[in-house]
Amino acid sequence: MSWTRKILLILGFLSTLAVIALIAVAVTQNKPLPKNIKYGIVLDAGSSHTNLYVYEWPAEKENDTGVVQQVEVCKVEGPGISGYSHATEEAGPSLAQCLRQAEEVIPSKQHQETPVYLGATAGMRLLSLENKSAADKVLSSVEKTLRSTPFNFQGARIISGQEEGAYGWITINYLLGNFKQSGWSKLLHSLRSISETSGALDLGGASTQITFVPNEFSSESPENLLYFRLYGKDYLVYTHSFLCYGKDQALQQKLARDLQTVENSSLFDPCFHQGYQRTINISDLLKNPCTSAKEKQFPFSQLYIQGEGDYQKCRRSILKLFNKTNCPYSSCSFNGIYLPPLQGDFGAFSAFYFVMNFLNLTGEQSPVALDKVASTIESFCARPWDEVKTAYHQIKEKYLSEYCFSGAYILSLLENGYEFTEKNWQRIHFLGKIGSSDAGWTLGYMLNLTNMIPAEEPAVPPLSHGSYVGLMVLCSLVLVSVLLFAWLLFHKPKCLQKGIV
Ligand SMILES: Nc1ncnc2c1ncn2[C@@H]1O[C@H](COP(=O)(O)OP(=O)(O)O)[C@@H](O)[C@H]1O
Ligand SMILES: [Ca+2]
Repeated sequence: MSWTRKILLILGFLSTLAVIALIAVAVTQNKPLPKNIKYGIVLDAGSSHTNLYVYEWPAEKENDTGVVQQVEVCKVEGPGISGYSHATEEAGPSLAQCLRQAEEVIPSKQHQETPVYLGATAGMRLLSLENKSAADKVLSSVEKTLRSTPFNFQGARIISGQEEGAYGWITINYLLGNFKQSGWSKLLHSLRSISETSGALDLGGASTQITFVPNEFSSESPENLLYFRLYGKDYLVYTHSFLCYGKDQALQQKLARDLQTVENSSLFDPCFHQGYQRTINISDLLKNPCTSAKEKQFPFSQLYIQGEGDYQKCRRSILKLFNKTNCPYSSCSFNGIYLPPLQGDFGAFSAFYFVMNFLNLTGEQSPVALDKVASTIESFCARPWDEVKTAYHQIKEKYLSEYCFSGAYILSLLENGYEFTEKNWQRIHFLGKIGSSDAGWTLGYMLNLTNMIPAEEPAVPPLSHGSYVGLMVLCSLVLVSVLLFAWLLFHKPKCLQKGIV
């Protein structure tokens, strides 16, 4: 065998070896690693009830946007924690069952490192105004229970209305992917100059929040403005939380107002269906801070409510809850609260969604026009209670009896309170979930407390690890082939020359 032939063979052998080695490296390097999942728990202690949420995310990607998702929700039995003001020590134990459920969802070896947060909203804000010591005892009770779990207790507190608004806004924009785009979608978005966020509308039982990025920045009312820097971008956000304007407290306010006008203990209420009756305790109605300013002395202790099912009259009576007479700013919503001009799309969740979803008005296929929405609620209110109860026997009577009021209240709040019009009504999207996660403040709260939304865009290498290794292999293959080809071309080994000639 000639020397050149030998060298050629050795070279061929070495190149094959190199290619095999490169492929082996590429394969082993890209073998999916066992997934390292992290968990977090947030309890949303609302005025009507408490929900426990379990979130999960891949440990190595925790600073990327959109990777955290809800894996479990558990509805705590019984009332919200503010409902335990007369049995404060029972507030904590009421959460036990949902906490056990979380222990089953999260692998036990990760219990210790899983943070658990509890945030209480407007029900507890009201209780703390009414009876501070009872509110403190309720919080101590829930803290005691949460500390006794295997999880990493991170605090139980009443969050402010501002925080509630801000975290709801962060949640929906995080889930909608509005904070950061990567790769092609980033390029596409920058070309079309879309870097908009969506506003957030949250309706609870005791408070309601409106949060959005206004078009023009004004410093008229600094307490309504928040500044965020997220993933390398600045956001100036307007937010306001109206205490006592959640749908349950709004109804209490309306009833307390109507009570002032009755001559005897009967009240005809246009916001309930015809044939519906309810008896309420006057002292209960007037004891909370949302109604306590009203006259308290009545010659009767109970109020007998009878439904009339008259939508137009109901709207007129709700309208009185919004005081539009004085505005110390360039523009207001109601009760002299600053509201900049509405801007962009809005995601409306919590009770906005529950009520509109019941009435089939979320417009999932195509947005429903405002006049159609109003006429649907009007005809629903006009249905007699007997008929409604039979048609929806599976729905809790408490919810069912109030969908007429709630529908009318939602339209009043949006149309009269915030001044949405026929035109920008179409920009309101009623959302229950985004992907697998519920729209609400809890996810934003956890993202913030675990520092999972960095102020600056994380410095990421332009190529993923897989693409990098793949590219290296490809380049090496090309290089080896070019070298081999060049060597063959210039040295023309005899064995080949023979074949050619
Ligand atoms: N399926 C449903 N249908 C109608 N209303 C609902 C439904 N589920 C929850 N709600 C209402 O949504 C509201 C949730 O408010 P919540 O979060 O408890 O209070 P807040 O946020 O004011 O502290 C309550 O008024 C509750 O009655
Ligand atoms: Ca809520």
